Amino acid sequence: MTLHGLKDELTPDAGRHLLGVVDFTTKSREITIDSSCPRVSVQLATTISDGFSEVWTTARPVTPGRYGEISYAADGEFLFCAFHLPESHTYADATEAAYADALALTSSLGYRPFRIWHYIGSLNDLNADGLEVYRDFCVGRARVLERHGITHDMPAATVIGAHGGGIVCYLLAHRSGTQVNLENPRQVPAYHYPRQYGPKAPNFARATHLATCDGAAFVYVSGTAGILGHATMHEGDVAGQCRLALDNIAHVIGSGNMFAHDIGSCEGHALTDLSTVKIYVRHRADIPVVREICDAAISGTADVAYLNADICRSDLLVEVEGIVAVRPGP
Ligand SMILES: C=C(O[C@@H]1C=C(C(=O)O)C=C[C@H]1O)C(=O)O
Repeated sequence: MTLHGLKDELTPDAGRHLLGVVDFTTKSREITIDSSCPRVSVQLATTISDGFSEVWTTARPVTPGRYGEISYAADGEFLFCAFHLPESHTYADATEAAYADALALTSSLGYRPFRIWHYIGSLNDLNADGLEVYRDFCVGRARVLERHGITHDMPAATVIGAHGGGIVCYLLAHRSGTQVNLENPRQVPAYHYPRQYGPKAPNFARATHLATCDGAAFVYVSGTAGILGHATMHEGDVAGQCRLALDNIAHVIGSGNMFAHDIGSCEGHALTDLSTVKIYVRHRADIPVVREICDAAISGTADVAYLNADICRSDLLVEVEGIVAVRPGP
């Protein structure tokens, strides 16, 4: 995956094929699907020049398709799929239905999800029933997962506020890789969060390690914030939360955690190994301080994007996600 400046037409490098494109833009658009792959837009840029595209490519030819409201493309080993739910007074029912379709699509084609992103308008506002929109979304997600008997061992995920309404969700799935979902011993697994954070706990892992059939390996790190146990730390202190979020990631990808999860080589990684990073900052004015801390911790050659966005708890000021390319693929 790479981050590019926004362009109408994207041409993959020689020998590569587009699997999915996500534009971070100033306007939300419906998902399009042309002869190559789905193109998704997330309203999260403040100016056109802030915008960028997250581009997923593969070495194999890709076949695009539609399944109900879901757009997808697959290459026989990897699948990218996406859906958009329109702005609504409540989201639990629509989330449940769309997630059920996404799970039906992936399992009927023989793929297993390993990384999921959700961008949700008015994330911290109350819905028509007085429930926070994020918690409302979690209810819908939990219902469908419970029906499928999935109460833990979900892949890495991100839920972040979008500037426009509705929900945009996209995910990646694989067919024959070896997937290990990782927790962080310093944090309560999200699916065990107590009820004070909402009627249904969120369901995601802190990271997912994927070793692919062609010898590549990646760690996909979930959106990570300044949380220890289940509690938000450093309230009101964006620098403290940012340092803790980075520290949490360092623990998740470090050798101790790889060993604890019995990952083949037990090879550990450091923050400087992150090759692609998205950093979400609640208050635009805090971006410079967050940038200073992250620039000092992350490699200067990493692709890094800063986005001004709401985060799933109103006391969280910053969140960081990223990818470690342990062994980049062919
Ligand atoms: C920041 C946290 O959670 C956020 C919410 C997620 C979800 O609900 O899927 C996933 C990662 C983060 O974007 C956290 O609870 O640590």
